[in-house]
Amino acid sequence: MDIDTDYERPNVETIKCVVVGDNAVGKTRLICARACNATLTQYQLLATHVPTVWAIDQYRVCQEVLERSRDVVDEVSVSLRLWDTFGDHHKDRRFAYGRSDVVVLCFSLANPNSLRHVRTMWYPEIKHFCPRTPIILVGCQLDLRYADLEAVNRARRPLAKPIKPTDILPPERGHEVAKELGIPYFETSIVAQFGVKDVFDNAIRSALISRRHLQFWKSHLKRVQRPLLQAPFLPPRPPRPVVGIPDPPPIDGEAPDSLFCQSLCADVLFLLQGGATRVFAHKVYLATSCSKFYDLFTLDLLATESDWEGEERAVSGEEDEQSRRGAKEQAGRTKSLDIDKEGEGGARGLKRPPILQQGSLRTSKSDNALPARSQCPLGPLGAGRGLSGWERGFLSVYLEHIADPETGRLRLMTVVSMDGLIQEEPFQAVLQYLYTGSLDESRGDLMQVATIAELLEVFDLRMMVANVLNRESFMNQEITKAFHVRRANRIKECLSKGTFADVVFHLDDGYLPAHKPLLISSCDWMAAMFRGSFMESYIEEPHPLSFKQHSSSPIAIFG
Ligand SMILES: Nc1nc2c(ncn2[C@@H]2O[C@H](COP(=O)(O)OP(=O)(O)OP(=O)(O)O)[C@@H](O)[C@H]2O)c(=O)[nH]1
Repeated sequence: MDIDTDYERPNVETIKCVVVGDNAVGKTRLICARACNATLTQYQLLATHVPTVWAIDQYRVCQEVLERSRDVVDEVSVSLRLWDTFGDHHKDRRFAYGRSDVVVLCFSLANPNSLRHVRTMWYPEIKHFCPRTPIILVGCQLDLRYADLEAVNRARRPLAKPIKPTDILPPERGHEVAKELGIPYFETSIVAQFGVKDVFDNAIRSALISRRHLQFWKSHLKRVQRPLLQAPFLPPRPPRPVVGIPDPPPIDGEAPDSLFCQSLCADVLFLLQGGATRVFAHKVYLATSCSKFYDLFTLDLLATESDWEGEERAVSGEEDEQSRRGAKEQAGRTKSLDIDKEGEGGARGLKRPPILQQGSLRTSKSDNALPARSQCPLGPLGAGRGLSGWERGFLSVYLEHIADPETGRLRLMTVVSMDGLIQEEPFQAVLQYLYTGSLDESRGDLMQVATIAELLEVFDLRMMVANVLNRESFMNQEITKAFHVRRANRIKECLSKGTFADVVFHLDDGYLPAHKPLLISSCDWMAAMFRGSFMESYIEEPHPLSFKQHSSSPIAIFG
């Protein structure tokens, strides 16, 4: 079958559809999509534009194109002849407009100028050459409205002008112009294969309605509808959001090591040398490896003076008994420590900064008196007490909001002020033992470490030092093993009672108190949650005066 026979077939309406619009708005691609069923790869579409005109001769030479020109719209058989044109404003398109049945006027949805030219140039030109021909307005390249423009621009480089987000036209802009000109409006995308049929079916309808006015005797045109509204475009699904859980910083060595002397989730601050040195720590590690710290952190800082005195009497009774036992226990070891006393601090006659020596700190017994509550440092929150009569080495304890050095946020901490003679480095060595159960045996200040260990009644550590000095370090492994067993049991006890809990998990069937330092040092997920940017890492703690065990700790809610 050739082109002429279509014209001769009864009841087949041949429609000449002229496609016009600015350069590179997508006219040829739109025509090819309809006439040749051309589908293009993203690469072909993004390739630099070469001005083209689709040849009308295709209907004569290509059987497939001719077949595809035939269609049935509203029960009317039609043969659609598409005429491509140059986008160049100055070229003469008179030959194309002649005897046209409908004009498809295109602009690009990524090019506001092309829409402006619809009003200023194309519409007047069409009205000049074919005043009675119906017009359809088409916004091409709809996919660019939802595309990743950076990726598109990268692919179109270097010759094409980059598309800016502000270039993308919303549907309202096209509708406004169409309304103003009194013509139907459609949007298309060749990439998304959207709207091609809508455009040409409705172009055919416009042409047939216009023809029905002139050829009123053609009864088969009766059922032709006016152009229909286009169904909205369903944008492609956005890519799944990338949920980035920050990687916790690598944990070096044994788990509690990673928190040793770190301020992350710290709840105790030790002030050494009159506050010149600050050391952060975690109650749960200290209290489960040292009963002195357990006693300290379970003191009621809000107790009245009379409560306090009664408590103190009870404590001193117990203390007498303990010191008698302790003295016995240590008798065997004290000798070994004394042997080396000279070697450590024994450079007689040399002027040295005051350092801690055994017996250089006041004892509770020698002071034999507690300061009046009014004289004690209660801290800015009014919750605290003096400790100079409580135990050697300690001056005071109180609650205060301290700026977390990691986050800068204020956190409620227990501040423990230590005797000025306690030096930072040996004190840290003792804390390290309380976190890890191990001792750096090559330290030069082992005697000071032993003295602080004795002060804090960490007799195992004192024994470790003695073993090193007696060249019996091999025995220390057993001490470390026993340390871990003992601490594991105490941690279990704290977990079951919720002692020192600083977070509460709200579960379906109740609340579960827990300890951030323990969670962080044994689970990467918990570490990410409490040290990262999640809200759990900075939920504000309530007023300190309502602070009782875990009842007022921040709550982590798990759904
Ligand atoms: N993303 C996208 N690009 C398109 C679409 N249609 C056309 N293009 C691209 O737009 C550029 C111009 O397309 P053409 O169809 O050649 O434009 P034209 O209006 O015929 O241009 P002239 O021949 O110069 O008048 C080409 O690089 C096409 O690949 C579309 O629907 N989506």
